[in-house]
Amino acid sequence: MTQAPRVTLSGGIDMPQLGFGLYKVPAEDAARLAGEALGAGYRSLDTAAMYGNEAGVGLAVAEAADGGLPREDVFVTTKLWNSDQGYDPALRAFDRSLSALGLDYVDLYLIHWPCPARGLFVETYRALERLLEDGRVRAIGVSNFQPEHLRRLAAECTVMPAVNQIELHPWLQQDLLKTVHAELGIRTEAWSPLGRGRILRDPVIAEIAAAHGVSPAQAVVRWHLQCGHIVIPKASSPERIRENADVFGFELTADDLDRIAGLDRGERTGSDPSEVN
Ligand SMILES: NC(=O)C1=CN([C@@H]2O[C@H](COP(=O)(O)OP(=O)(O)OC[C@H]3O[C@@H](n4cnc5c(N)ncnc54)[C@H](OP(=O)(O)O)[C@@H]3O)[C@@H](O)[C@H]2O)C=CC1
Ligand SMILES: O=C(O)C(=O)[C@@H](O)[C@H](O)C(=O)CO
Repeated sequence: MTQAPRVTLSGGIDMPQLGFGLYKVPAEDAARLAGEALGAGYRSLDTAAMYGNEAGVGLAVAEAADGGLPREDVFVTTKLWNSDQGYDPALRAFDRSLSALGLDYVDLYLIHWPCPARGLFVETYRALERLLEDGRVRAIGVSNFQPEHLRRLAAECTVMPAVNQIELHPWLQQDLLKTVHAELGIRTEAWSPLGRGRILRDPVIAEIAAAHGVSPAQAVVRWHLQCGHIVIPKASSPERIRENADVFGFELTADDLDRIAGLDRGERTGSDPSEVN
């Protein structure tokens, strides 16, 4: 594939705009599929302590390094799980993730969910600031944070999150959050960018894809890129992994973008952040 464009995060770190997501990739398959993704040209891998597959991701990075792809050319994201919130628990959780990954540093470390009922996300975020200061992570950010959570970090912390990773796809376009991100200098990263596969059956997406001679998944990944989102589709076969990254030979028209804008119906395919604690 043509290498994905890179976006510059608020701290000055570059991140590939397209990455490979590993939610629900079994631990025993993670090294192989992450390795397929790197072989197909992806340069960003998205895992989490909760996915139970950090070790496989780290192995793929190490094997790629042995094969000539330097560690510093691969962008690794992992996430702190909800039960590890709090300042000291967060530092310990990071040590465990780093050790599972077998890496010296992580490129991007995220708080997985705000868990407002726990009341710990601000102090947890301060632990991430400490990791950044200590050079153990290159960038820090959050996931599933709502405007009120982001505004608390803006008021009470020193470093703004570089990204907020949120559910985002044509059926859930998140205009309000994207406006708040733009105001606060936070990059929008789309999780479940294919709506867990469901969007691919939308007739408007199918029509747009057919008009460009591409698959529905390719049309949706392309839509994310043209909207400026960081996008991390997951797939379980080498063919789909390659297909989802083969999105640089066509461009959606202004009319395509208008039609996809009309698909927003506020529909989640994953959990609602206000209900996760
Ligand atoms: N921060 C957070 O809270 C969350 C983060 N994430 C991150 O976002 C990533 C992506 O989201 P995810 O929920 O996995 O869902 P996606 O929206 O990426 O969709 C994945 C689904 O689409 C299918 N699919 C992928 N490519 C194709 C294709 N070309 N043609 C047909 N079907 C296809 C996959 O099938 P198959 O696997 O069978 O190939 C799978 O069922 C996660 O893996 C994770 O890294 C996800 C959820 C929450
Ligand atoms: O994949 C993740 O990172 C998640 O946290 C989720 O998948 C989450 O548990 C969910 O949305 C389940 O529907």
